[in-house]
Formats: sequence, structure tokens, C-alpha cells
Amino acid sequence: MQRVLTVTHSPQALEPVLQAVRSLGFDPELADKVTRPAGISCSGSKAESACGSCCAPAAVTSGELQAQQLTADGVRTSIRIRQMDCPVEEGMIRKKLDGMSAVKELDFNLMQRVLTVVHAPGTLEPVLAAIRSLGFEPELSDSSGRHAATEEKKNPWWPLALAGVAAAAAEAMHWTGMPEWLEAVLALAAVGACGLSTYKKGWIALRNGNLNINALMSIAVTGALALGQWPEAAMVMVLFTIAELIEAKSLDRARNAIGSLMTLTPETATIQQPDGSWTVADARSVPLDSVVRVKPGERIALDGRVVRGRTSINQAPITGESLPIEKGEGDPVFAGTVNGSGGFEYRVTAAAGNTTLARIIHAVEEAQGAKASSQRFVDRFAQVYTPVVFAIAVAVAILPPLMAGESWHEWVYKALVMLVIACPCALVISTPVTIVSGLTAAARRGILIKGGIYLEEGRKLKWLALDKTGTLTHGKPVQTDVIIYTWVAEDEGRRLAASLAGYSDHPVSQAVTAALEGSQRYDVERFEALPGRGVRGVINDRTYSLGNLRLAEETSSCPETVRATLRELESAGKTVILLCDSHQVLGLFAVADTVKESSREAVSQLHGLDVRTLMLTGDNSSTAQAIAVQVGIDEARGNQLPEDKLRAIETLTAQGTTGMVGDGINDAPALARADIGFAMGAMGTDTAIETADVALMDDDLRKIPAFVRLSKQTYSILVQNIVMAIGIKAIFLALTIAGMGTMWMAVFADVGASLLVVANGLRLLRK
Ligand SMILES: Nc1ncnc2c1ncn2[C@@H]1O[C@H](COP(=O)(O)OP(=O)(O)OP(=O)(O)O)[C@@H](O)[C@H]1O
Ligand SMILES: [Cu+]
Repeated sequence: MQRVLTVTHSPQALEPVLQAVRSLGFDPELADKVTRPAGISCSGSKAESACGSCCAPAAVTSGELQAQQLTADGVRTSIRIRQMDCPVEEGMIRKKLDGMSAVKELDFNLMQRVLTVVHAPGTLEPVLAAIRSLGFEPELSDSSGRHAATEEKKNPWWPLALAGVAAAAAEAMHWTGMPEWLEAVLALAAVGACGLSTYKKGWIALRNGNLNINALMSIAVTGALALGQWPEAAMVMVLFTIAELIEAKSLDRARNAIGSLMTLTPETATIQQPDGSWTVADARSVPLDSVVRVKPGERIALDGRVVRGRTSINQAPITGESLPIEKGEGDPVFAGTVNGSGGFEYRVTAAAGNTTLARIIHAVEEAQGAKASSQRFVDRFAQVYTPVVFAIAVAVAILPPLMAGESWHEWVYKALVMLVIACPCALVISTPVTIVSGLTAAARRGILIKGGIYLEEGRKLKWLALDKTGTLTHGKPVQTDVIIYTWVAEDEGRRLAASLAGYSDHPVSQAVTAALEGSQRYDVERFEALPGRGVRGVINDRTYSLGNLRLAEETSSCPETVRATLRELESAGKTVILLCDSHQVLGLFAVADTVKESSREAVSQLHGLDVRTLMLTGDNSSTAQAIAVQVGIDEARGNQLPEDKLRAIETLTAQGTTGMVGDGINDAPALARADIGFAMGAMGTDTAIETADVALMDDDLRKIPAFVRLSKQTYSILVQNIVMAIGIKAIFLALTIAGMGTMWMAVFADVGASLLVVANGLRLLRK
């Protein structure tokens, strides 16, 4: 999609790789930071150890560094090959490079037109030479380092215009009955003016034993000329060239959609110098911990934390939510978001290639690499489609004249028309263009989907499991009731609770800590957090615990009067923790959390999409029930330990596609086990962006029904595209065999179908 090829090759082997790509007629450029942020490539787990060394070899220039990465198997190089966007071309390159011993691994991204090669150190040049020998021009990064910025090489328009005029003139000669030699001259001129590059590419493909669209067109046009179909041959070549141009343009739109997210960040930032003065610097070179000043209305260049000033910021570029968010000292700000009316200063926490926005873009680009199942189907289909149609065409050309004495002229012509139909371009491009549009549309709304596969699976969602705290509720409970029993002094009870709770960052503990702000604290020894239960520690040589009933029952006895109070508070939707020593319950602390309005809406939207909802919470059953009623959830289960949540998900996945949303650590196993794991509030948290299947940038649950709807739309467009691509070809194949198809009709069918599927796929971007 981004036309990037990643090559793993040995150190200093870049140049041969480039040459090989060039030899294929491509123009390789080393990918730049935007496409593959160096910081991110290095943060991947596999690359961790290589990270230091990837920057070590002195012989590698900085430009190459961006596209090259040392791995365990060799060097990984991304090579951009502009002319590569058909699986036929992929096949050609694969065949050529697979035969080279230096090449360990190949990874094609046709949408980006990037080949990633893992090769032995020092073997880049032969690889590039091999690619070039196929008539491609492999590109590594250019000095400016920007892919998107490098414009396509502009071909002058006049030869095409001339060809068009000549072809039209030939057609006119034909109808007005002028001498045939005039027709022939004009037609040859037209083909010569616009068709040379097609012939050249076609010839290279043929020589390497491949049939790409160029080879097919070259044979068809040559055949038509040989048959004396002068005007038609000329028209076909002109139409084909025009159509290819249009197709390239519209595909570029899809490719650039992701890149356009990146243009959201300003190129420069105003940074503070050691002497306190302010200077404007290139955003890419701003070191960590610099202080950056932002004017009202300005876009923020880097991620950081506010150190001075107050403002409100529109974070829509990241969260898709355009309501301004209030920010003050200590609050995080993100690259690409737009400052409101206040000026402020922030301290940089992430370099340009490592900002949340850069990570999002990187993740979307990676996501295209993970092929969706529809794409695998299409690729397999295309692999057999072309040879089969070609074989049929040969049979059509030879058999009827030989066996039935039919006219050679008529049947060879039919065969030539079929060659034009044999190109699978439309079909092959239909899936990636749709998926990429869907992924980008989602990213714009603050939904980061980590693979085409999840976009495709989302529509099948049968169950969505949600945890309660922080997901359905605000996650910021406040204390509502305190009961200290008479057998302990009121002050002492509060002080013990505050001391224990102060050590925990669990929301329930934090609510208690906040409410008991004023009380003095004891030192706690041997503090323990007991997941799903509470906390325990030793104060003045006595063990105390603070947690739910489960924990209280484990440590001391719990009389019926206490249980009755507990039940009463819980049925009001409150969460109660008990303070106990090793004999008895000393006090009760009740906290209440509020349900997010957006959660209620999200749940009802999900039900409208036929997704059933299930709350899995560590909190007790009565509280769970009370909250479930408030939110309108189908089913609620309380007292769930992490392993219970995991088991619940396992049972559900057996019944159908199951998603799980969570935030806490106690959800991690269940999230991983679910078919689609959603992480909330991913903005600014690296782990959520990296580990979840789908990351919601803020904590608005309505993004999940939005995701399901997008998935449904994407799927229906995928199906439309596949049906359209195959259908159009089938119709023209039938017409041709019936003797009604002409060659220019076939060109329309081929390129028209490509244009249709691309336009249809791009519709998602507009949603
Ligand atoms: N550190 C803690 N301090 C106080 N209470 C705790 C602590 N850890 C757990 N608890 C108690 O145990 C219960 C279950 O905790 P757990 O963290 O599993 O779920 P939760 O955060 O309440 O809900 P959810 O699973 O919906 O996120 C809590 O409701 C609380 O009563
Ligand atoms: Cu094609």
C-alpha cells in the first residue's frame, strides 16, 4: 500500500539490493522514518537486542539506516518498487529472489509497493541487481527521507495526446474507406507513441516467464496489428495507457490516506534554549525533555506533559472525539492534536518518530501486512486465474480453426480479446484497497485496528464481555459510607484503613485514601496486594487486611450483622471493603462508582447490532447486578477472579466470535484469549497500542459498536468488489466466446473493473 519492501540483508549489503530492484525497472528509495519510525522498529521485542547494533556499523549511511535493520537472520531492508502492484509482478520478483542464496525472507506489500527482504550482510547489491534485471527500479531511501513527498516521475502528456489523435484518425480512415496503408501508419504511430513502456515491461515479464498485464496487452496489441486490425490495436493501446494513469491516481489516494494522518503534525516546534530564549527547530530533531511552547490555536508537534499554563485541547486527530479536553500542569498532550485558546509549555516525552500518532500510523501500516482471509482467497484465485484464461485463449485460437476449419482470423482475434480479460488486477487490488480504507477510516475515529483480520471478523461478534470498573463506570469511585465497629476506636479504624489503602493504586483503595486524606498513617510492613481480593499488611506487629468479603472470610470471622449491612450497601450498587484484623471485622468502607452515559448508549447500540453483552467483574454479585441494570447489560457475573474471566471467555468463544474489553491487569489473560481483545484509553499507553487487537484511543465504549458497523460495511464492500471483479470478467469472457466481444471492450472491462473496485473501496474513507 505504501509501496515499501522490507529487506533483511547483511550489513553493507544494501547497494546490491537496490541495484537488483533497479534492474527490475523499479526506482527504490530507502523508507524514511515516517513509514517505519526507527524508534519503533527498535522497540519491537525481537529487535530489542539488535537495537543497539543497528545503529553501530559506521559504514552504513544514515539514509540507509532508516530502511535497514539488523535482525538475527541478517539485514532487513525495505525497498520501494513503484512499478510493483500486481501479484504477477510479485511472482516475478519472488521467483528471481528466492533463487538467491543470500536472500532469507521476502515480504511483499503490494498496496504499499514495498518489498521487505531479509538477506545476508553485504548482499544487498546483488538483490537489487536481480530486481533491476526484471525491469523494476528498486528504491531505498532518498536523502530527504520522505516517501510520500517524492512525486511519481512525471511522464510528459503529449505523446499520449498525440497517440490519441493518431488512433482517432486511424479509426476515421477506416470508416471513410481511405487506403489501408494510411490506417496502418497512423496506428503504428499511436502504438509507438504511448505503448513503448508497456512493451518494454511486457517483454521483461515474458522473458522471466510471467504474464503480467503488460505482457498480455503487448501480445494482444501485436496480435491485432498482425491481423490488420489497425485502428482497434491503436485504440486499445491508448485506452489502456489512459486507464492505467487513472488507476494509478486513484490508488495513490488510498495509499496517501494514512500518510495524511502524519501531515497533522507540524514540521517545527518552538523550543527553549539553555539560556531561556525560544527558537524554532525542526520537530524531528527536538531532543527528549526539551521544553516546547505552544501558541493558542497551534497544532502540537510532539508528545509531552504540560509544565506551565492551562488550556483546552482538541484531541480529535487521535481519539476521533472533537470535544476539547481541559489540560493543566502535569497532563499529557499529544502530537497532532490542536491547542485551544490558552498558551502553554510542555516537556517532550517522545521523539518525533515515537509519538502516539506515529505509533498509530505505524500500527495501521503493519495491519495491512496481516492479510485478511478474503485477501488470501483472492491471491490464490488470481494465481490460477491468469494461467487458466491464458490456456483457454490458446485453445480458442488453435482448436476451432484446426478441428472445425473455422476462420483463423476470427478465432485468433477472440483469443487476443481473452488475453486482455486474463489480467487479475481488479480482483487483486479490490481487497487491500478496501481493507486499507477501512483501517484508515477507523484510525481517524480513534479506533486502532491491528490487522485486516479483525476488521473482517468484527462483524461476526456474537458476545462482548466487559469488565466493570473503568470500562462501564468512570473508574473513579468515591467513598459513600464508613462504619467503624465499637470494638475499635473510630480514629484508629480510619487510620488503619488509610494506611493500608495508601499503598494500593486499586480504584477502591484510592477512593478510601482520598476520603481519609486527613488521617495520620502508620507504617505498613510486609504489604501485599491480593489480586481480586484486597490488600494486607502488618502494622505494629499485627496483621490487618482491607478487602472484599472473600478476603475477610479468609482472615477472620464475619458475623451475620456485618453481612446484613454489607448486603444492604451492595444492593444499592456500592462496593464494600472490610477492614479486619486476624479475629474480627473492624469496619466497613463503601464506595460508589458512577456509570458512564456513553456506556449505556454503547450497550444499547451493541444490542441493536445483535451483539450480546456480559459483564465480568471482580466486584461482588449484588453490586455487579445493580450496575448491570443501570447500564442495560444482558448478563452480569460478579466475584470473578482473573482465571474465572478467562474461563468465561473460553466458553463463549466456543459459541461464536467473542470480544472482550478491559483495562486492568487482571483482564490480560481474558483479553488475550478473546477473538478480539479491545483495550480502552490507549492514548499515551504503549502497551495497550502494542498488545490489543483493537485499541480504542479514549475510553468511550461507543467506539465498539462503531467498529462493528465499520466491519460490516467493509465486509459488504469486499463482497461487492470481489463479485464485481469476477463478474465483469465472466460477462466479457462469455461475450467474447459468443463472438460479441471486441478488444477495446475488454480493455474497458479490465481497467474499468479496477477503477470501480478502487472507487468502491475508497467509499469507506468518506464514511
Ligand atoms: N487493592 C485493593 N484495595 C481494595 N480493595 C480491593 C483491592 N483489590 C481488590 N479489591 C476488592 O476486590 C474486588 C475485586 O477486585 P478486582 O480488581 O478483581 O475487580 P474490580 O476492579 O472491582 O472490577 P473489574 O473486574 O470490573 O475491573 C474489588 O471490588 C474490591 O472490593
Ligand atoms: Cu489488469
